[in-house]
Parts: sequence; structure tokens; C-alpha cells
Amino acid sequence: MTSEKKHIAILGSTGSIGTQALEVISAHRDKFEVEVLTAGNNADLLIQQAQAFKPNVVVIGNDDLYDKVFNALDSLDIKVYAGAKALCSVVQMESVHMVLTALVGYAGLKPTIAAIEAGKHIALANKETLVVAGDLITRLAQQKAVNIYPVDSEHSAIFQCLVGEFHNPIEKIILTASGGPFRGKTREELANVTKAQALKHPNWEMGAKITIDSASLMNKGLEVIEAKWLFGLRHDQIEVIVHPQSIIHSLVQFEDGSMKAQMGLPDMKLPIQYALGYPERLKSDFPRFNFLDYPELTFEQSDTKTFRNLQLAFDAMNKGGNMPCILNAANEVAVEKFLNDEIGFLEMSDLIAECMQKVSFIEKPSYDDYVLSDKQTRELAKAFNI
Ligand SMILES: NC(=O)C1=CN([C@@H]2O[C@H](COP(=O)(O)OP(=O)(O)OC[C@H]3O[C@@H](n4cnc5c(N)ncnc54)[C@H](OP(=O)(O)O)[C@@H]3O)[C@@H](O)[C@H]2O)C=CC1
Ligand SMILES: CC(=O)[C@@H](O)[C@H](O)COP(=O)(O)O
Ligand SMILES: [Mn+2]
Repeated sequence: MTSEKKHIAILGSTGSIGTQALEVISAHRDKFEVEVLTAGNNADLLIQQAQAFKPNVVVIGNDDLYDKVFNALDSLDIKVYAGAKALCSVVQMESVHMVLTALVGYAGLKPTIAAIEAGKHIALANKETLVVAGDLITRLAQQKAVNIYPVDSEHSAIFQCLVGEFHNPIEKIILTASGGPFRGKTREELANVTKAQALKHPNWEMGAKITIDSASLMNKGLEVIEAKWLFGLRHDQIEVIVHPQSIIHSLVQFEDGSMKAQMGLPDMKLPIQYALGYPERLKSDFPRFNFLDYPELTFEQSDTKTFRNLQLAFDAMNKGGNMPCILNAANEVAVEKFLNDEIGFLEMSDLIAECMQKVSFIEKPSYDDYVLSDKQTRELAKAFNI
């Protein structure tokens, strides 16, 4: 190990982002060292990853799987921990330089705070962290001189457009949305769509939760809030446009009217690599985009009446305080219920709207307020009946 290598902790190494991050690291073993790997339940994959990458530490979220992981890695010099608390301590280890937050959902919040408190730079995939507590996270990162590098493809695109432009004011940003598998459908048509249909994203292969969010356009709503905090924007500076080919990953318009866009084939390895390697652009053999394969790049207005979740996310951002936290918790429960066939596609928005009306609003929430709002919302959302 040389000291110039970046030592990375990957939270959620067994997921879609986590496994792709390991592919990126495999291709650049001279640049990166894997310090920490963590999984929730997928002990088998975690063991395989640990055998291949020889991290210092692994964490398995599910305590019941500790013995299995420990026994499998016993002969290697790898420490094994279990449980949610361990995530917060391992990210603070002195040997960790950067933490890739690739957990899904609210579970990412606490370890991200722990990492920032310890001064670790963040490669942020877990957008829910900024949705829930963007004010707290960005303030803390500033205090601790921590950089947050976006991994989300749209935010990476904007970040890439902003390199060399940090002193030039932004007029607005435009986040592109694929429109998901149900683009163009009416509410009548959406009433009976199945989870199998919703899980078929037209352009990206991702974890189940974000794939459902893309189908409902909640993903774009979460990304609007994520962009507000990452780039310090006013609400009227953030627009969404549907771009079904997902080739233009997002755009920035500057005050002179000039627009910069970042383009490429839909492949998360590129934004992951950019975040891990920043400020370097590392060489890659990712398939290259060819204009002649895409003679038409098209754009449409987003339909917030049919896809109410996007409007609900704008409403939550405009209201501020703990409302985005309520939106997020309600959405996590709604997605789980939809995936368990307990509610239909359109009822996800009904559930979220009900929680936004009923959970107590807090204008200036503390961390404890976020924890309580998340808990109260989940309780209400779980009891939601159609
Ligand atoms: N996938 C993508 O292309 C993109 C993802 N993102 C964002 O990145 C994040 C990760 O998404 P994605 O990789 O798709 O998700 P996945 O569901 O594929 O992976 C989630 C990872 O987190 C682990 N995990 C989940 N819950 C817990 C928990 N409570 N405690 C500990 N570990 C847990 C899982 O472990 P295990 O599987 O072992 O149980 C898995 O390693 C999300 O916030 C998503 O919005 C953003 C842009 C693109
Ligand atoms: C790859 C990525 O960043 C996802 O967040 C993607 O944007 C989802 O596609 P949608 O545009 O359909 O939400
Ligand atoms: Mn995205």
C-alpha cells in the first residue's frame, strides 16, 4: 500500500452502486485501496468481496449473520463487526480517506454524519441523506471542511459542468428524467400496473427502491431536493425535463445564457469513478457514446398531475423544515408496501400526501427532530389503509 492511494470505505458494497464501485476500484488498484466493506443481509457476497479485496474491516448489518461472516474470514486478517452502530464507528477509522455512501434510504443518514464528523470526504450516492437532513449535513460538512462529491448521475453531471466555473453564478440547472417505464401513461392506466412492470427501468439497472422511485418520478423529486443542498440553489433555479434516452445527464445554465451539459451512455460506473477519482479523470474502457446510434435526443415536459410524487417532493422542498424528512419516510414505506403488493401504484402518492398532512411540522428541526419525524411518519404510513 502506498500513501498516495485513496483508502475507501464502501457502505452498501453488495448493492448496485457498491458492486459497480468495486468494478471501478478493480480497474484502478494503483489508485484505490478498499478499507471497509459493508452489507445488510447478503453475507455470501460480502464474504466473496472481502476475499477478493482484503479490506481491513467488514460489517454485516444483520447481527444474526455475524458468525457466518466471521468464520468465513477467520483465516484472513480482516476484522468483522455486525449491526448498525458498527457502521458509524468504522467510517471514523483513521485509515479511511473517503466514504462512499451506497446504502439505500434513511439508514444512510447516521453513518454519513459520523463520517463527516470524523472529517472524511464523502462520495454520496445515498440521496435520501440530503433529502432528510440537507441543512444539517451541508452545515456540518462546511464546519469540518469535508467535500461531498455527488455520485448520482444527474448531480455528477452538474458537478462536472461546474468544474472551472465555481465563481460564475448559476442561473438555473435542469435535471433530466427518463420518465421511467410508465412515461406517457394516464392515471387510469397506472391504476393497475404491477411491480414487475415498475421494476423494468428503460435505461438503468438499479436497486429495487430507486427503480420504483424512478417509475413514480419520486426519484426526480428526491433529486431536486438533493440538488438544492449540493449546489446551494434557490428553488426557482431547479427545473426538471423528461429526456427518455438518458444521454444528457443534466445541464447548467450560466448568467450569460450559455448552457453546459454532460453526456454519455447511461452507466453509473462513470459518475462513481469521477467521484472517487476527483479531481482526476481516470482512464476507462466504458462503452463510448456515438451520436449516430442516437439520431434523436428528445425532451418533454414532466407530468406532475399524473405523477403526483414529483409535485409532492416540490411541495415538501417549498415547505422546508422536516417536510422532506416526512416525504422520504412516507415514500420508503409506500415503496415497501407496493413491493409487497399491499397497495397499488397510485396509492403510494395518497399515502405520502396523508403523512405530509398529518405528521407535526417542525420549521427548524434538530437531528433528534428528524429521528422522531421519521419514526412518527413510518408509524402512520404503516397503518395507512386504502
Ligand atoms: N443504483 C443506482 O444506479 C443508483 C443509486 N443511487 C442511490 O444509491 C443508493 C444505493 O442504491 P442501490 O445501490 O441501487 O441500492 P441497492 O438496494 O442495490 O443496495 C443497497 C445496499 O445497502 C445495503 N443496505 C440496505 N439497507 C441496509 C441497512 N439497513 N443496513 C445496512 N446495509 C443496508 C444493502 O445490503 P444487502 O444487499 O447486503 O442487504 C446493499 O449493499 C440509494 O440511495 C440510491 O438512491 C443513486 C443513483 C443511481
Ligand atoms: C442512474 C441515476 O442517477 C438514477 O437516479 C436515474 O436518474 C434514474 O432514472 P430516472 O431519470 O428515471 O429517475
Ligand atoms: Mn439519478
